[in-house]
Amino acid sequence: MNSFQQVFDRWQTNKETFSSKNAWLAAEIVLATCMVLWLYRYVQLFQQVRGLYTIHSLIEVLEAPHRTKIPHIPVLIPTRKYTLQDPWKKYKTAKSDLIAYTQATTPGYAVYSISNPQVVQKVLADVLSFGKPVESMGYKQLNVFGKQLVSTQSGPEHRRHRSVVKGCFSEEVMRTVWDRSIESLDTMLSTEKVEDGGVLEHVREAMYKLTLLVIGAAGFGLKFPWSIPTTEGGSPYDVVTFHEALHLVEYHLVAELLVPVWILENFPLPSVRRLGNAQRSLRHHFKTMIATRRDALQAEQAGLGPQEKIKPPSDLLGAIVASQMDIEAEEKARGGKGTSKAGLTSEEQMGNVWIFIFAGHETSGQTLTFTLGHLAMYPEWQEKIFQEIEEVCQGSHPTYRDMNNLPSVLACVYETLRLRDLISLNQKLALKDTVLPYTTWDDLGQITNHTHTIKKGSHVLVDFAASGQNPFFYRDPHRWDPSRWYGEEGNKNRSHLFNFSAGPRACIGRRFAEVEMTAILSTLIKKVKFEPVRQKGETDEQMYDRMTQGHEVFLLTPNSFPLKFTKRQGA
Ligand code: HEM
Repeated sequence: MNSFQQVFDRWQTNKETFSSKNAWLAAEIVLATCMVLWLYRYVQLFQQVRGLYTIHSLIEVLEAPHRTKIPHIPVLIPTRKYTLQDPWKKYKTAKSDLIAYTQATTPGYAVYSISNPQVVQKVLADVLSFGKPVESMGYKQLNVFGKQLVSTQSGPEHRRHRSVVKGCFSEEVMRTVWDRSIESLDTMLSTEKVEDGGVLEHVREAMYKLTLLVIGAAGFGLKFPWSIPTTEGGSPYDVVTFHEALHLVEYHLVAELLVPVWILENFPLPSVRRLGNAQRSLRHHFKTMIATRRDALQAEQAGLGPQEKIKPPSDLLGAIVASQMDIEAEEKARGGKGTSKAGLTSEEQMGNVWIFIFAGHETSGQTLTFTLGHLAMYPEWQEKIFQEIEEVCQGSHPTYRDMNNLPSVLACVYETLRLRDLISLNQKLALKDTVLPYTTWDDLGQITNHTHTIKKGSHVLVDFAASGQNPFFYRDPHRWDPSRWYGEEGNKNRSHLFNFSAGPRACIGRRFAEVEMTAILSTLIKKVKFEPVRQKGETDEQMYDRMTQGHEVFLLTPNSFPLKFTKRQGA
């Protein structure tokens, strides 16, 4: 019996050793296969970008929303080579307007960036060849409240979302945008007590609030207060007010978008728990807004005859909610069968409410701040705008009807966007193999034209910022000079103005932003002159940088600075 037991035990030990050896062997084979596959794909990637100036990196840098936090590790992660502070620098080094990037962590596809305005135009127009990499982190993170227009794929999905809101940008609505912008500016001047002159301390924060007031009033029928009260404490069960929740989510956007809400809500630090609370609260507020608007629309419909339909709402919230009601009515008429291809789901409604509030004020708030910073450093342009207003409005305040006769305001805005593009890079996905033209040049500036085949699945970064500073298209490109937006030169430059993107995926809010910014800047300049407030011991150059530079957060964000206002005579 004993000897039988011994034989059995030895067999058992051998079996275990044998099976654990086998497990190791299997793991080694899997690992080796993965390595070979990775190497094979990586070599293929190198072949794809052959002939182009290429920047190699161990990990994804250029497309990462947190790129400014990634450390520079020479050779392995050359973060500094990607800097957006001087967007043209890398193309200047490459002597090429097309650059390739390989990333060891994503050997499956090559990344390219383009900075030739003519090629940019071609890529933006061709949605059959270039879609959106909607699965990338950059776009996915915007879906924090649900899928929305910006992150839809080009084609039927994009058209479905866009058709819901396209009626909200009519001329009639633009007149409202102008009026709400003036009212909001007046609120800012009186609450900050600078209408008769004085110092507006935090211009960037003031511009964010101002543009939030405008999109809130013009798009959502919301009246935000200028002073945002804060509720103390960090209980995850408190519902903070709408504007406070929005304020918190926006000011901590990267954390809100990258860290799941349940982690935020259960984090040991109360300040972090508060961010989770804000996101949950915002969701609650969006739901309430949608439900309240729906009740109002349903009540309106109930007051009409059976064959009558309510007028399509022209505000964004109304349009988003009504689209869902139309679908339900359509499905009811069909006996509740089938799913409609139009309208938005409940999640998509929330996603779109969020994106229109977010994209509808961050972008113009930042652009206004950058423009005010530049105008403070170039008082002659404030004077030019003022003289234009005096000539056109004959001493009165500008109105929406005057907008087309005040070209200097938008010239200053376009020039600021050209040098300080907040979006900077626009990601595209090659949907098929496509040939891209590009140019290289030698030390004497002699240009040679080439083409390169971009393989299906590659990412193409449309470098709006570098394209706006391409010296082959813009004279003295680093100089802030709004005069380049007049006459023939202006027409040519306007055809290459990509800061609002172009083609079918162009910014739907461009006119909204232009009307809002013209109303605010022209009315402000009619009332006051403004100048920078010099810090102790600061040189002219340091002050210029402080007033006009920004840093990259999620978007290129301007520095915050104070402005000294002096009331104009008779204003
Ligand atoms: C200075 C102000 C603005 C700038 C520079 C700007 C820029 C842009 C850019 C570059 C895009 C393309 C993004 C992409 O393809 O991923 C875009 C799209 C978009 N923008 Fe704006 N924008 C501004 C103001 C606004 C405003 C005021 C609104 C809303 C009222 C808005 C709403 C949107 C939406 C919804 C899209 C997605 C459009 C689509 O894909 O069909 N934007 N914007």
